[in-house]
Parts: sequence; structure tokens; C-alpha cells
Amino acid sequence: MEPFAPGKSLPLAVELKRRWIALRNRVIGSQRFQQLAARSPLLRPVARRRSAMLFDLVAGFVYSQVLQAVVEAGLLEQLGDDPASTAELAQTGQLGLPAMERLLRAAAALGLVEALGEAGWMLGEQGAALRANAGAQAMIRHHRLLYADLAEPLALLRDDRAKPTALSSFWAYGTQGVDAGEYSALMAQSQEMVADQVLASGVFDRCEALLDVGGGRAVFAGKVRESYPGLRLGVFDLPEVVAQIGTDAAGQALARHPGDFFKDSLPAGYQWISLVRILHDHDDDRALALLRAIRAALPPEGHLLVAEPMAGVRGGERMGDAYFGLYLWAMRSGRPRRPDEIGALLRQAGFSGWRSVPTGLPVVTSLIVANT
Ligand SMILES: C[S@@+](CC[C@H](N)C(=O)[O-])C[C@H]1O[C@@H](n2cnc3c(N)ncnc32)[C@H](O)[C@@H]1O
Repeated sequence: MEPFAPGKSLPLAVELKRRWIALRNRVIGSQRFQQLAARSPLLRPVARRRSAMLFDLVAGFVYSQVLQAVVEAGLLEQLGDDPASTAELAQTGQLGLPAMERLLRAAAALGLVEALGEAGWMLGEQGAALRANAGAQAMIRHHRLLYADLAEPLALLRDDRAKPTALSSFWAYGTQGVDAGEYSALMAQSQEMVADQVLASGVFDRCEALLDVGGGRAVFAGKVRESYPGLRLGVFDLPEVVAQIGTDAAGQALARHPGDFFKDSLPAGYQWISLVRILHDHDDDRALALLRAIRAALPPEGHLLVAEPMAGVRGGERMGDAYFGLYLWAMRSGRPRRPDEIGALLRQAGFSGWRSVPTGLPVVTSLIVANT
């Protein structure tokens, strides 16, 4: 992107957009407009919504810490069915009474718990949704590492990914001899939401054989099996991860392929390959090498499914660009990509074409299907 030089002519569409943004920002930033909006019955709801959004940005870190305290203090489990008093909750969370009172009031303001007068506390709407979502709870606990890395965000960005971070140490699986158990468990817990989106899209309706590359403990493959019992399934992952796949009937029914996708060739004989939450973990050179290896393993009428939160997708911008943008920066590898950026890598890797497949929840995942 070239630096903007005043007076330099821009293409008409860009110039019109520049003028519109400049005018809008002057109006929104003017104190007179803000006072007018606050007084006008017509503009007041918009002004309130905008200031609430701005305040959420200002206070987001505090909200996340309240969330973490609620999860770690065991409040979701204790308030699962029956109400509990502040004193009971204080005992569970190992907090003093005033501290628990303060936490509960903060959690109530965020919809995590709800006061039941003298009878104590119950889960709020957000708390009830979160209690049913083991994956989200696992991510909240895991965020302790991300927030440690983000304590000085500018320092993290200026460092240009040179120094190890808490997240990069956590994800240094396999290659550096770190136990694969903890990260595989985290991935497995948050997989259900992703698998639901993929299966609802119907992309596998005509698939006969699928290899899930980077398939972890085969949670995704297991969900595919439930929806398509006749489908032949395989999982490729690092040897220590493949070794963790269960030995129950479902685990035995799939082919296990231990290996390193940057060093070993992928097994042939599968009409479809899936990459679920894999590509964005890797910088462009490694992502391209992986796509080339996949292209080489697929038959002439083969397909690749890429499933991950993507950048620039309407409804998923906060997850793709803001959350994963910073998460992967702190991890020191990978980046969220727009569908067209993934498409360009697919073309470079030798795929003949690709298409985006819409999902109901782009914050959970977007989908791309490529053809050989
Ligand atoms: C972010 S996890 C995603 C797991 C799973 N697809 C999911 O969505 O839950 C990345 C997976 O890629 C595997 N992986 C990382 N590097 C690998 C490599 N070089 N070769 C094979 N698998 C690898 C990891 O072991 C892990 O299971």
C-alpha cells in the first residue's frame, strides 16, 4: 500500500469513499453533534448504542477477566441447577464474602449470573449458554496465556515475533518435544462447534473417502462418521497425537496415518482431504508447501475442504481479523486469511478452482472447497 499524499489523485471510487469517511468522522467526532445526538429523541437511541459499543471496547479486557474468574471459581457448575447464596459461592471459589459479592455483581452486569433476591443467585442467559459449551470454557481458561502475552500489546507487535511468548511455548508441540496432551485436549473440546458448521453445510454429501489432515484426536472425524456412517475415514497427524486417538469402535474404524505434513508425503486413496483449523496456523511459505503436498495426494477428481475462521468475512470480522490476528501474532506463526488470499494460495499449489461455502456462524468457521 502506497503512503497517502494530499493532492494526489485517487481512483474515483476510492476518492468518493475517502470523502465520505472524512465527512462522517468529522461529524461523529464533533462535540456539537454528540450533544445534539444525546438530546434529540430521534438520534438518542443511535447515540446510546454507539457509546455502549465504544465503552465495550474500552472495558473489554475487564469483562474477559470477570469471565475468567467466574469460570475458574467454579460458578458455572455450582449454579447449574439450583440457586446458591453468596456465602456458598464464596466457599466454592475460595474467596472472601465481599470479593465474591463484587464478582457476582460484575458477572450479573454481564449476563453471566442473575440475582434471585434473598434466595441467592442463578445463571444468567450468557452463563447458561456458556455452561453448555465446554469448548468455550476451555478457551477461556487457555486465554490466561494469550492475555499474559498481550499485557504490553505494542511491545508484542514491535518485537516482530522475535522472542518466545507464552503462547508460542504452549503450541511448540512435537517439534520441541512438548507434551501433545494439553493442546490436543483443548482442540478436541472446541471442535464440536466447528464440526456442526461443516456438517450443516452438506459439503460431504457426495464424499466417499475423507482424510482429515491435522485431525488431532479424531473428534472431527468422529462427528463426520456420525452423520455419514458409510464414509471411509482417515486421520493424519503427528505420531504422538495419532497415538491419542481412542481405541473404541469409532477409533478403530478409521485409518491412522502418523507423520509430519512438512516432511512426509500424505497417503493417497482419499477423494477428499479436510484441513480444519490448520492453514491459518502457518505462514505463507509453509501453508503453500502443505497445500502442494495435499494437491499431490489427491486424485484427479479430488477436493479439499479448508475450514477455519477467515479474515474479512461478514459477521466474522471480529473473530478473524481481531482475535485470530492477534492470537496468531502472539503464537509467532500464521495469520488469518481472507477467502481470496486462500484462493490465491490454492491456485499456486495447483488446484484448478475454489469456492466459498457459506456457514451460519462465520465466527466459528468459514469454508472453502477447492478442486484438483
Ligand atoms: C490447531 S490444531 C487443529 C486440530 C483439529 N483439526 C481441530 O480443528 O480440532 C493443529 C493440528 O495439526 C497438527 N499438526 C501440527 N503440525 C503438524 C505437522 N507438522 N504434521 C502433522 N500434523 C501437525 C497438530 O498436532 C494438531 O492436531
